[in-house]
This record gives sequence, structure tokens and C-alpha cells, in this order.
Amino acid sequence: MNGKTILYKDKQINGTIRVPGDKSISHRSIMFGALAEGTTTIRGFLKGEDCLSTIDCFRKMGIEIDENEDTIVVHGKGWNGLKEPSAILDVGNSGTTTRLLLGILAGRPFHSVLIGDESIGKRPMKRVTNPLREMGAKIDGREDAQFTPISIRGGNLQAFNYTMPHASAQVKSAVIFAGLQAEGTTTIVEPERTRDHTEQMIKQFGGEASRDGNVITVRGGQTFTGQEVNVPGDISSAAFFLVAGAITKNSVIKLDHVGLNPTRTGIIDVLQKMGADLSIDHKLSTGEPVGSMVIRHSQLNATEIGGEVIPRLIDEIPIIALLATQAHGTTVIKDAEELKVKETNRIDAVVGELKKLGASIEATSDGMIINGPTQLHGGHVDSRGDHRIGMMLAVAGLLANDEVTIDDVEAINVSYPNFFDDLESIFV
Ligand SMILES: O=C(O)C1=C[C@@H](OP(=O)(O)O)[C@@H](O)[C@H](O)C1
Ligand SMILES: C=C(OP(=O)(O)O)C(=O)O
Repeated sequence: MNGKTILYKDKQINGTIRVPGDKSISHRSIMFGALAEGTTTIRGFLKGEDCLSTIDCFRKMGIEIDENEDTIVVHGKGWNGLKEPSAILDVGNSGTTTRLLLGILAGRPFHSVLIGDESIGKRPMKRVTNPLREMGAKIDGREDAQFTPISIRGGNLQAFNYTMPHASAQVKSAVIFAGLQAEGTTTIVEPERTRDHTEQMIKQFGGEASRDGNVITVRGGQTFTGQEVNVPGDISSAAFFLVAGAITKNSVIKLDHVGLNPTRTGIIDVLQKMGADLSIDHKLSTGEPVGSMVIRHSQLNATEIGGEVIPRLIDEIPIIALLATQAHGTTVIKDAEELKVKETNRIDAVVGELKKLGASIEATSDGMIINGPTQLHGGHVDSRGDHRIGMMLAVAGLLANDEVTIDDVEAINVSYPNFFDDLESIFV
């Protein structure tokens, strides 16, 4: 596994970054493009490993997808255009690909097998295979379809009323994709509001999805038409620069064209609560909301993070933990048990790796407690194969007073292949 040694001590940062396309929206643009009739042209697509896994799976089901310099073009043939794959569908490291694809395959009348990497093999899948079985899909897999490899044969699906035990956009989206193919109207109740890119894209592709409070309703038998999709920058990637700007002395960082869907902006709420110097310029847009942000260094205060905001910043918690090491007081992150079932157990990974750099941080059963501010020191750390842990540790390098060696940095390619180039481009 590749290691990388960085010495970012005393670096000043100043400049403008345009982060790559939103990962959640990029996955969905391939899926809706494949299921729609006609051509879908995608601009701003994230060419990270996870989204490339989604492309690969759809190609194996007979969908033609052109990868050009600035666009991805999907030649959709409608729901019935998907064909039984002759090869195993490899989802790589991507939970989103696995769970959303299962929802699509649940209604397709053919057999497929899904497999992924070692991390995917440990992530719980019954949260989707259980409701999809109830709707009529035939699913088998390791430990009764809790883990990959999973095989699925889609069936004639019946609509379902599902109350989700977890606040998960992936589970919601899987049931929505099945509901779109089912007979009748499916309703899904989410315990907290989660990212709604699937519902937004249904509408963009000419379909209908409605929401009343935390209840989402989709009618079965809907068809879609190919579209032009503009993918905004990923706020989950921008988060690393927002935090770098907030904690590095004399910094000014501008982030252009970032997606500001309110189901994703929990990091902004937290930065503002902690006293960050952040300004936001919302731009007019037709699809998903976008805008630019400017962040400057400032004194930060500790805060409590829990409840409804958690799904709105779930992937940003590793970098928020680093932020909290520089805030005055005790920051408590709670209600975040879901971190245990991401690419790695992110509670253990954040606490274990940041301790190696001198942070005052302790794990709890559903989050962590961080005391600050703390001067971090150099050390030898490990991404644990998790892109977000790898990027958080690189930003920690800006606070460390010596070299930081990060093992397994290539994990970052999952969501941000040019991360180090972008970070080092703003060094003064
Ligand atoms: O729907 C999506 O695109 C995602 C939903 C979240 O996962 P959960 O649904 O498991 O919370 C998030 O952590 C993941 O990075 C992307
Ligand atoms: C959890 C993540 O992704 P996924 O679930 O798609 O693997 C993530 O990107 O942080």
C-alpha cells in the first residue's frame, strides 16, 4: 500500500478551488441515464473510483456509456433496456452503487451477482435486502444476504409501506427504485431527513415523487426521458478545504460551484455555530442549488453535534472531528452510530488516528468527544483504506509541527483523485 509523507508545518493557504463533482449525484446520473429512454449528457461528473464502478456495472448490463473529456453520455434504453449481465457486477468500494443497484435490480427479470472489495464485504446489506425481499425480489447472499457476494433475481414487485429503521439515503433510494417498478404506490418514512438527490432526479427525468414531512411517496410504473445533467461540486469534498481554511492562520479560501442542497449542508451549520468566518453566495440554478463560499481563519468554539443534523453531515464527521481539535472547549458528536458501518468504522478510525497525532479525543458508543485547542504533532498514520480518513489526515498535516506519513493514501481516489494537487495548489 502506498504511503505518503507530508510536511505542511507553517504552510499558508490562499486561493480558489473548484472541487470535483458530487459523488451522490454522479452515481444517480448514470443510473437515471441508463433507465431513461434516450440520451443523457452529464457535465461535471466525478471520475472517482466509486462512480467508475457504477459505470462499469451498467456497461455489463448492456448500456452504452461514452466517457469524453468533459462529458459522460449515457445511451439509455428504458427499464427494459437493462440486460442480464454475463459477468459479475463489481461494485468496488462503493456502498451507494451496491445499495441503489440492488433497488434497481429488484424489479428486473434476470439474475445478477454483486461483489465488492474487502470493505464492502463487511458493510450491512440486510437494510436493503430485507425490504426488497418483502417487495418480491429473490435475493441470496452471505449470511442470508447481509453481506456481499449477493445474488439477486428481480421479480414482479408489489408496492410497500416502509418505515426505515435507519436514516439512510441509500436505503431510501433502493426502496424508491424498487417502488418505481412496483405495482401500486410505495411510501417510505425516514426517521430523519436524508439527502434527496434521488427524488430530485426523478423529477428532473420527468417522473414524480412527493414528500409530506418525512414521508416520501412514489408511484410504480414510471418511465423517464434522457436529460442534460450538470453535477455541482461535492460539498463533502469541499468540507476538507472549508476546515483547512478555518484552522490555518491567515488563510482565505474560495470554493466555487459547490452543491448546496439543504439535505447536505450540515457542515455549514456547524462551522457557523463554531464561529467560523464563512460567507456564502447562493447562485441561481435550475436543478440542485449551487453557490460559492469563502472561508477565512478565525477563533473557533466547541459545540454539540447530534440529532437531525447528523444525516446532513454524516460523511463530514471525520473532518469535523479535526476541526474540533482546534476549537476552544469540549465538542460532543452524538447520534452518529452509522459511522461504524462506513468504509471503515469511522469512530474507531478518527479517534485512533488523531490520537497518534496528539489530539485529545475519545470514542463514545455513538460518536466522540474532543477537547481543544491542541497542538498536533507529526506521526505515522493510516487511512485504513477509507478516502475520508485519508483526506482528513492530510489536512491534519497543516496543524502538525512535523512530518506526517499517511499509509494507504490511494484510498482517496474513491472520491477525489486530484486531492493532493488541489490542496498543494493553494499553498502560498
Ligand atoms: O445516498 C448516498 O449517495 C449516500 C448516502 C450516505 O450513506 P447512508 O445512506 O448509508 O447514510 C452517505 O454516507 C454516502 O456517502 C452516500
Ligand atoms: C460512505 C461513503 O460512501 P459509500 O457508502 O457510497 O461507500 C462516503 O463516501 O463517505
